[in-house]
Amino acid sequence: MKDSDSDNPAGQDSEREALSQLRVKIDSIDEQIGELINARARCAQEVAEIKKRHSADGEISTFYRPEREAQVLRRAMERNTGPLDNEEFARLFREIMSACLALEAPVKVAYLGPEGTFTQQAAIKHFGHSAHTVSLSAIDEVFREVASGAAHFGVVPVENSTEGVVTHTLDNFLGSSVKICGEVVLRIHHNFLVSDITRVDSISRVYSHAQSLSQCRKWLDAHYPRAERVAVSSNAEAAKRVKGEWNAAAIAGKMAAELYDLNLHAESIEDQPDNSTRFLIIGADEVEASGDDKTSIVVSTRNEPGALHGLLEPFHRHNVDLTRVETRPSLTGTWNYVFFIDFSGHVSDSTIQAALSEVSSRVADLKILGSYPKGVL
Ligand SMILES: O=C(O)C(=O)C[C@]1(C(=O)O)C=C[C@@H](O)C=C1
Repeated sequence: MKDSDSDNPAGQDSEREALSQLRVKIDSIDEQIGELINARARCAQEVAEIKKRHSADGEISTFYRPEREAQVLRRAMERNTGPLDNEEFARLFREIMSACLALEAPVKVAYLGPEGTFTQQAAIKHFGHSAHTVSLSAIDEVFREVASGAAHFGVVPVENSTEGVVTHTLDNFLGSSVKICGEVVLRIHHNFLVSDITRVDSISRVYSHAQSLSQCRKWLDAHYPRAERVAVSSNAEAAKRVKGEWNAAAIAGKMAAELYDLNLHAESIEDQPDNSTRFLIIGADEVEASGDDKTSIVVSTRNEPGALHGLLEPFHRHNVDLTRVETRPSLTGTWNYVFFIDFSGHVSDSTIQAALSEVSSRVADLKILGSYPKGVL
């Protein structure tokens, strides 16, 4: 108890009274929120009944509707008047929708594991905690699991703001029929994790994924210049190794710290404060327009002068906003290239259709990887 409180028992009583009145108010609001959440869940159940009547096969795509979810989240943010910030506010709706979808049909989401990685964090950010997430050990496996129908959706990293593109993910699209049905961007915060037995003044080894070690290079140079930096297969694997080693630390995210019961010795130690990673959600079906969408295509050009210009020119003329162009070697022949192109708009838009039909007449091959809502959260 603070001195000022013991000096002023009357003030203390009135504060206690104010506190208990506020708690009565919170209880009553909680009761209303609870009733409303369940009323919402009952609506979702009715939606599911209608969907079941109109779909012969009961495919997950009839239940999970990325375009509708994006609209609900965007509307929540537009409506928000604070004091909660937009992202926090939308996150609560994300979880409510996740629970409603689980009532309709449970979704199985495969992600590049192991458990505790940023990719799992991205999967949960996108689908909410009610989705059933399954960890797989390679990007190829995530693609295969989705293509075979063993998982409804997959989550794979595609680019990092400091390290660039994840080429393995792009290459997998060349030989696969899966569609992109969403994107999620995650701010990547690295933390310096130690175990209960770590002697922090004697740390001689720091484990992490090679990318994370390089993203925290300056911090390590300043704080642990002599510690050996050991690259391992994932940040979660790094966290796992620290358990039981008194002279080692790991660089990883908070999920890994929780999973392996490690302590956050230093938080957000990344050199670039706006370090973020973009992940793609892959699935079997196309997604309807949400009103603010992106499309990804992959194109192979004929090996002739001006091919790239010819490919990009129709986008420019139709005023289509290109958000990314990535070149990768084609898997079919030496010195042949394919271009991964992202742009704003949905394949159902007439301008996009006009631009794409011109592009396809100028290239050797064009494959639409998917149109999907721009990341909301
Ligand atoms: O609107 C729908 O189609 C629903 O199924 C409802 C709902 C929701 O809870 O709002 C649930 C799951 C879908 O992914 C989208 C939205």
